[in-house]
Amino acid sequence: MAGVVGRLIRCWCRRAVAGRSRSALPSGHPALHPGCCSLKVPALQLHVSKTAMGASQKDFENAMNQVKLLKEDPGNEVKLKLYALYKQATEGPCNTPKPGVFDLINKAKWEAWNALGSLPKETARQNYVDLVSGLSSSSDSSSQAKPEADRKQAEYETVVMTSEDGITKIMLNRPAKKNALTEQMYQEIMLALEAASKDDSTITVLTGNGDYYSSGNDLTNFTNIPPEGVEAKAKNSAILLRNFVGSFIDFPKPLVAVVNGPAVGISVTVLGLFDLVYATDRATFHTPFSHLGQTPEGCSSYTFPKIMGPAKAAEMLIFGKKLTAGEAYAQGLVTEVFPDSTFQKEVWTRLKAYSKLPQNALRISKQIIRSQEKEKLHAVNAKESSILQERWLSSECMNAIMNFFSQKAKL
Ligand SMILES: CCCC/C=C/CC(=O)SCCNC(=O)CCNC(=O)[C@H](O)C(C)(C)COP(=O)(O)OP(=O)(O)OC[C@H]1O[C@@H](n2cnc3c(N)ncnc32)[C@H](O)[C@@H]1OP(=O)(O)O
Repeated sequence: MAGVVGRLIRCWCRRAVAGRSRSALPSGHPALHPGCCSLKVPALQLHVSKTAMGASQKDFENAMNQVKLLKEDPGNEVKLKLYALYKQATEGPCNTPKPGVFDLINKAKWEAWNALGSLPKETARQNYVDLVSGLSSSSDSSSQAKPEADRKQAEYETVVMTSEDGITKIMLNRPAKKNALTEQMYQEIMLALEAASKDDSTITVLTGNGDYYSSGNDLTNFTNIPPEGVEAKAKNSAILLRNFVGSFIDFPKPLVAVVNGPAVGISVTVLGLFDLVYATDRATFHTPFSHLGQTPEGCSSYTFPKIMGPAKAAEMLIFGKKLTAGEAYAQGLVTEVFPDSTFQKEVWTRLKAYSKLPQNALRISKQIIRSQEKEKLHAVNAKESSILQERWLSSECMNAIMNFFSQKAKL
């Protein structure tokens, strides 16, 4: 049936463009040129609120023009999504009777629009702009060489970002250094998250290459002191930390951690900002802040007591107790633990199924949950970052870092 509908949608698009069935398209709806996905967008009299939350009318119109420039047909599912978001943004919730069972193409269109429910016009407009932006960027990148089945979305040095099956995967790629996070890596992860938030994927995954998920902050970050001195270094690091954690707080799509091995420090604390945490039974979870003369970050001073209760949170964050995967699961930090032998296969089968769920429903559900305490999380992040700025100047912290490099002390 899907194949039939797919062929009909292609046919609808061609007929619509040829103008033979303008009636198949509501007035003002963009149409598709045959053979490619350029949309012929008639002059639109959009009466869209000027007080746009998110995308403005201009953004919306630009997005429609952008669709005309796409080099590849985005596929029927995406075209139906574009149609539905266009209708929701311009007319609001679906307001027409459901077409008859044999009127397949209009029924598919009606269902796509109706699935958006009471999504506000402004949100539909924003989602339309985001979807087109993702299509445009992947259309541009797809005009370059396609290296392999996975579409590499951008070239980074410390992470590998790929997108396939509705999933954008960001993989930490410094296995020789246990995926310790350098300043460049923080920046590249933020860039990758920004790109993932705008592409056409449904969910985003963060994982590690090699035997470690991540050993947390790269302690060499504290050794390259700029000419302005240690105070400036501490200040810049606090800004970097606040921006890095902020990108997890604000990430709009379902975010999944695939913890492929031991995790240390900030790679553990930001897990409280993910929507799912799947771990191999080889993983451990260690936040040795006091050992390092430091203090909690990643909003963990707020999220961990919420997740696991104040006593268990204190044992991790204050006293540095390392958890096994089973203990992290029992304390609510990990969603599910898998045997290492079947971890990747089980997790990716599960995630591919999740990525087929209605994209807007997933995204809106995530945003409803996160919106309850986004302001609180940003306030906690700011507080934790400013306290760490002071801690990094302390002798306790400097001694701990020197001990690590003098190989006196490993965690
Ligand atoms: C600006 C934002 C700041 C945000 C602040 C966040 C706070 C934190 O994240 S605190 C946590 C910091 N992390 C650590 O303290 C871990 C330090 N590493 C270790 O204790 C051990 O390496 C570890 C137990 C993780 C693994 O031990 P081994 O299995 O024995 O491996 P190696 O120690 O031989 O590691 C291989 C190689 O990688 C280097 N390495 C590992 N982790 C780090 C790290 N965090 N920073 C810098 N370098 C790291 C290690 O030195 C080895 O290097 P080579 O000797 O050159 O091979």
